[in-house]
This record gives sequence, C-alpha cells and structure tokens, in this order.
Amino acid sequence: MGCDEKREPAGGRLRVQDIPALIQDHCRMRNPAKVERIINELVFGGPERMQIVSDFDYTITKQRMEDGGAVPSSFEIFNSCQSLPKNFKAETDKLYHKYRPIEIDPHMPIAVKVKYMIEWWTKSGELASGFPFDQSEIDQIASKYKHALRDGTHEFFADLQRLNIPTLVFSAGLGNSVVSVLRQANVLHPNVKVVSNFLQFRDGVLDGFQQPMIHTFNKNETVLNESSEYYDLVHTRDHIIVMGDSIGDADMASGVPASSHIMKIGFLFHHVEANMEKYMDTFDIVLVDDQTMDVPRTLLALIEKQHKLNMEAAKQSSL
Ligand SMILES: Nc1ccn([C@@H]2O[C@H](COP(=O)(O)O)[C@@H](O)[C@H]2O)c(=O)n1
Ligand SMILES: [Mg+2]
Repeated sequence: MGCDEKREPAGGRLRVQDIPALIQDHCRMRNPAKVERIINELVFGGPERMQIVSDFDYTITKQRMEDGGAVPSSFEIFNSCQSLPKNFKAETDKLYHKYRPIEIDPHMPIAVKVKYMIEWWTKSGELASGFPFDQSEIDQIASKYKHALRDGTHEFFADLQRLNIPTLVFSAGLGNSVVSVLRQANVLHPNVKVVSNFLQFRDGVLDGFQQPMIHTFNKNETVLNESSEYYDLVHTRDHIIVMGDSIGDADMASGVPASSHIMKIGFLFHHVEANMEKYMDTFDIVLVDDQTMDVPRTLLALIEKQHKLNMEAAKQSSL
C-alpha cells in the first residue's frame, strides 16, 4: 500500500493538504473542501461500506505508454483478430475515424453525441455478424496488452481483494477482450465483476453483441440489470469510488441512493485545456496525464489505515 499520508491531523480528521498524492500539480479539484469531506466519510465508513466502479479502456489501461507505443481499446483487440472477414479491419477503422473524434469532441453536447454513439455501436455489431469466431484469438492478442494496465493496477486490485471490496468494471468496450486482459494480467479476482458488451453467438456463428447495448454515454443504471449483483450491492455498499476517462463515466453509479458518498476520479488526457472546465465540473478529482493508480491507491490506504486503528482499538477495549 502507498504511504502518502504525511501525518495524521489532530482529532483524526484528514485534510487534503496533508495527502501528497492530492497536492501534485496534475491533480486538480474544483472543490477541495468537498473532496476532503468525502475522503473523511469514506475513511470513517471503512472497507465494509466501500465499492469501486471503474471504466476499463483508458482507465484501467493506460492512456499512453512510456515508449510511445499505442494502447488498443478492447474493441481494437477484437478487430485485430486474423480470422475476421477480409474487409472487417478496414470497415471498423473507417467507423473509428468517423466516430471517435465525435466521442471526444470537447464542444459537442452529450445529447447530440448519443445518436452517433448508437450508430457506431450498431454498425460495429452488424459487422461482427455472420462468421465463426474463436475466443482464443482474442486471448492471444490480449496477452500482448496485459502490461498496458496503469502502474499500480496489480497492487490496487490486490488491495481490493484483500479488503473484500466489490469492484465493478463497467465498460462500453468489448467484454470478451476486457475479461481476457484482466484474467491474463491476474487481476480478475473473485470480487471483480465485468459488465460490458459481450459477443453473441447463434448456431456457432457470431451474431453481433448481447443486449443491452452499452455505449460511452449510457453507462448508468439504465443498462445495469435490476437482477444483477450490482443492484444488491448498492444498498449496503454506499461508499463508492467511481473512476473513468470519459465524461459519461461519471454517471456509472447514478442509480445509488442519494445518501451515498461518491468520489469521482477522472483521468483527463485528450484536449486537456478544452476539456478541463467540464471535467472539473463533473469529477471531484481530475488527474491530467496520470498513467498510475496512485490516487485511488492512496484513498484505499487511508481507509485501510483507519480500519486497522479501529480494529486495534476494539481489541484493546475487549481485553
Ligand atoms: N466500435 C467501437 C466502439 C467503441 N470503441 C471505443 O471503446 C471505448 C469504450 O470502452 P470503455 O471501457 O472506455 O467504456 C470507447 O472509448 C471507444 O472509443 C471502439 O474502439 N470501437
Ligand atoms: Mg474509457
């Protein structure tokens, strides 16, 4: 675990200015007092009330590699498979170059983007239809990218497992690739659940994606099945860290009760200047070109430290 707390303030209340990970230049907050309030709620609530909801592409994976190498999205991993029809790669690349700029356009309102995102995911599903396909192809390509996870991801997921904190990976990408990367990187622990777009097969032939379609801007309770484990969790796990790289990711825990305490962490990389205001309004903490899990790990370390103190105090008082 990290050791980011400089000292424990008198009275046990934590202050943002005493947490080095939060006072770095690239760590921005619109409202530090609100961040401080949420941190103290999360810390005093302890791991038993915590859950994590995280995006996958460019949140669990890096936004850039140190050597300049590209990090493919979960869809791109699928698109690179050798057995796909001849025109598949060219057609999906065409879609990417049309719709990706719309997805990350800092000026277009989300309400306008939604229609384009539905088009993108629909056309991708149509292209992924009518031919046989074997999951082992995704596994082969995903094995090359298991090292593209943010620095500290293994430690973060190990901490979450040790503290028994349910972790939802909520991705508008391709679930088959997401699961494959997480599994091969050894972070798909039993406390981790993936909700995403999974390939659908009919009579041994690929038939697009399973429903409901999850795109960049509907990652909220509308696509989380009421019967899913997530719905059961929110009533007991009302302290939540939400992490994402897209503005739409901030709504991933929007179905939880109003009394919940949610810390929203946004990883900003594209069009930093143009996006800054919107990200600051949307996320509690905005991390600019940060390719690590340092900030979420620091929050967990603070929660665990207080938890250990509470356990120790309870042990002493029972003697
Ligand atoms: N056909 C598509 C559709 C989407 N993408 C990218 O996938 C990303 C979504 O995944 P998250 O884990 O971040 O929710 C999204 O950013 C799109 O750019 C794609 O590559 N191909
Ligand atoms: Mg993403």
